[in-house]
Amino acid sequence: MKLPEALLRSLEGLPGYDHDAFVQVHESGAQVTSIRLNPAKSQAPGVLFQDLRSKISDLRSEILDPASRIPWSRYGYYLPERPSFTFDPLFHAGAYYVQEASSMFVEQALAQHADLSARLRVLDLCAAPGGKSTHLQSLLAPGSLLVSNEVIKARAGILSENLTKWGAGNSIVTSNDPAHFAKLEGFFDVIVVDAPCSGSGLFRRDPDAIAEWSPANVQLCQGRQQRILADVWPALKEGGLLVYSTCSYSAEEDEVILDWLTTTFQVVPLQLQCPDAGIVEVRSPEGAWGYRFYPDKIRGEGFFLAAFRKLDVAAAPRYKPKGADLLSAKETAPLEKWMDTEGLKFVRHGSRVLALPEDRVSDFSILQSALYIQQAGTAVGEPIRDKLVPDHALAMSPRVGGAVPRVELSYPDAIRFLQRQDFHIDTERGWQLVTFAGAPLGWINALPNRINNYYPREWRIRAQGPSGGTQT
Ligand SMILES: C[S@@+](CC[C@H](N)C(=O)[O-])C[C@H]1O[C@@H](n2cnc3c(N)ncnc32)[C@H](O)[C@@H]1O
Repeated sequence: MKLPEALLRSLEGLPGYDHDAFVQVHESGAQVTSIRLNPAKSQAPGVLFQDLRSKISDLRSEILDPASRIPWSRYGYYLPERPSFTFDPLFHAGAYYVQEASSMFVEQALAQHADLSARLRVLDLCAAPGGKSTHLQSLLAPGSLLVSNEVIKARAGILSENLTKWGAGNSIVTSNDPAHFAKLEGFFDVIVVDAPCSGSGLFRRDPDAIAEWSPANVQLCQGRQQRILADVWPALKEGGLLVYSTCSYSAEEDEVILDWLTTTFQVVPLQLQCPDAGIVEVRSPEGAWGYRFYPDKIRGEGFFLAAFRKLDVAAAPRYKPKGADLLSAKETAPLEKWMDTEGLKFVRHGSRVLALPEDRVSDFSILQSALYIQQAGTAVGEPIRDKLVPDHALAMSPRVGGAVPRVELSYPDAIRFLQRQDFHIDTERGWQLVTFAGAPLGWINALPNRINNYYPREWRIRAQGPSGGTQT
């Protein structure tokens, strides 16, 4: 692997940069694999991985070793090697997310500087594919709202998919330009900007990206980062928390941005306690704190993060809520056999019914007036006369009803289900939730002579397993 000379030269003298160790760790080709568990779906890692271990040989018992925990995340674990996630049904069930370890440091900014026991409104502005969003969702108190935004429409789909699998019923996915958030003055308690960047932090994992790096692109990214921050700034409330991060080593996208923020807006830079001595704390010339991750110093890839408290007084809100089309109590009653409806309100959105936390319906109305909403709450399904065609999101929700009929699948049948193939099992007729190791995978409708597979076509496993889809 040949790192760009101009990059190496530009890093000389930066805090924590050690040229030889940095080059060596890139040349070694060593890879780090890590996952983050979904606390809504796996109460304890032991439960999840005991099940996994008995069913799949890929994930080894070392997972429960304390040394496999990521020091800066409650739910993060290193894996001894990279298993075939595609052929693990629990991956598709949203029991865990495969995520680069360093980026889980976002948890420390929230744990140390936001009140996670309060019901917060949080915006993840640059959210696809959803690593930070699924993480934030696990950290927030019930009743909080997470808005996950991705401006590039083609990438918003994978974001929705990952949040649906995560069972995130308090999240709204939008696909808007950062400037569209300006109308929502003072709306959010926390804004996370995981900015598009020149990406040098991921070179070890993705050497092909090296060819796209150039000093000119670093400059271009810097301009874009400033624009994004300036555009979204009004939407943060006074006293709110801004978290800024990149996967670039370049000071132009890191410390220089912190100084620009510090001199452009009224902010208090926030210091973080670091749970690992390998994380490098930096202080920018204007006094902002930043945290650098180098792969030769910690087990993870290159990453940079900083946090600020906003002091500017937010202007008066300019939004006008659009009324939501709520279901009546009579229309809601039949849904009780499908899900735990406590504390939820049901809204018609096109042909589907969405479940939203009741205190968040007015937020939904406000957001609808300002933004393009791609997905909101939990899609329950499509009511057809007095029946419901359940949505896949309902199967993925931790609120799916305990009395809904369930059928546990063998490993080969679980893979066939996820490939959207036909399979045969003896079961009662009607809608059934199919599970693997107890975790719901989706819906089947058992008819007298066949089983209809309702796994979403666009999410199906396309690859054949190492033994024709029947890996055991
Ligand atoms: C570093 S990635 C985000 C990764 C994501 N936060 C995660 O943890 O999975 C940056 C994202 O910003 C989006 N993006 C690109 N240009 C943008 C712009 N001008 N404004 C806002 N977001 C942009 C990219 O499409 C990309 O999804």
